Amino acid sequence: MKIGFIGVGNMSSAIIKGLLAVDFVKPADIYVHSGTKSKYEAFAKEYGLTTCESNSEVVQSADYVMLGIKPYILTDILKEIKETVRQENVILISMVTGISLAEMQADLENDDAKIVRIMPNVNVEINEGMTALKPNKAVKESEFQDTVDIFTALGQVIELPEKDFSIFVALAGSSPAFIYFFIDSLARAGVKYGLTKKQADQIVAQAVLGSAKKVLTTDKTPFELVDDVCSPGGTTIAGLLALEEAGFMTSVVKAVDATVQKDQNK
Ligand SMILES: NC(=O)C1=CN([C@@H]2O[C@H](COP(=O)(O)OP(=O)(O)OC[C@H]3O[C@@H](n4cnc5c(N)ncnc54)[C@H](O)[C@@H]3O)[C@@H](O)[C@H]2O)C=CC1
Ligand SMILES: O=C(O)[C@@H]1CCC=N1
Repeated sequence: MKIGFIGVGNMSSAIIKGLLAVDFVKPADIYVHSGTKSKYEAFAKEYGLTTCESNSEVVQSADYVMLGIKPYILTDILKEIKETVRQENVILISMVTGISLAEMQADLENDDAKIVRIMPNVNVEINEGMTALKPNKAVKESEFQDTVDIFTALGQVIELPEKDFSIFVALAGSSPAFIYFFIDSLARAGVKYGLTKKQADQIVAQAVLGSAKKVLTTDKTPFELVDDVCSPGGTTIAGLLALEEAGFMTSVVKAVDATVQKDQNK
């Protein structure tokens, strides 16, 4: 399988590193073109990837082409590659937030163009990603299965209708930043009480990792797990009530509302 990337920024490079870590594809079978020649050439050289002189050359070279570019530039790029897309049996995989399959087909002026809309997150880099996928009607079952296989190699996958992509962005695409921010905040409190930041980061990250694993492996709900940690009259309930007094749950839901709104107003 030959996999192309148009745009090699944070997200595409995370996908590439994750794929290479599990030998999903040979480095030379990854074709890249991006905005800044010096940057993508250096990245390609470091990992042994094949560089292309243009976005259209990526479409000519690869079977599956990921669109790893910012939403504001997507229309221009689809117009740039639309003739090549017509000529090649290529499957476009768009990770661009807020842009529907129908909008992409319209930009390509081609309802037969094969497109899978996805929403990954940065943890694909360590093969612990969470990716939503939705193919358009032109994508064959085997082609969609190949796309699912790519992202299964990078973590967990879920097929979702497009109407659910905005909430998925908040819960999985953007949420690593919220979770890193939570880890940083908790660790900073550790520094306040005399730990080094390095010690505190490691302690908190392990506590988050263990808690996440627990949620994934138990039949209990997260709320029941909260109760299990709160000893009557103990430390945890004191901290938990202070967290809620400061509006913890409301803050989290407000972050999700703002993310969904931004995704829908792109
Ligand atoms: N960063 C993340 O955690 C996630 C990002 N996404 C989506 O992935 C897309 C890419 O995001 P990032 O990688 O974070 O952005 P980024 O800014 O790191 O990367 C964008 C890339 O596009 C390239 N580019 C600009 N003009 C180009 C052109 N004319 N032709 C080819 N390439 C061009 C840039 O050189 C850059 O490498 C966005 O649509 C974003 O919404 C989705 C899920 C998670
Ligand atoms: O911030 C963004 O727009 C992208 C989408 C999900 C994560 N990063």
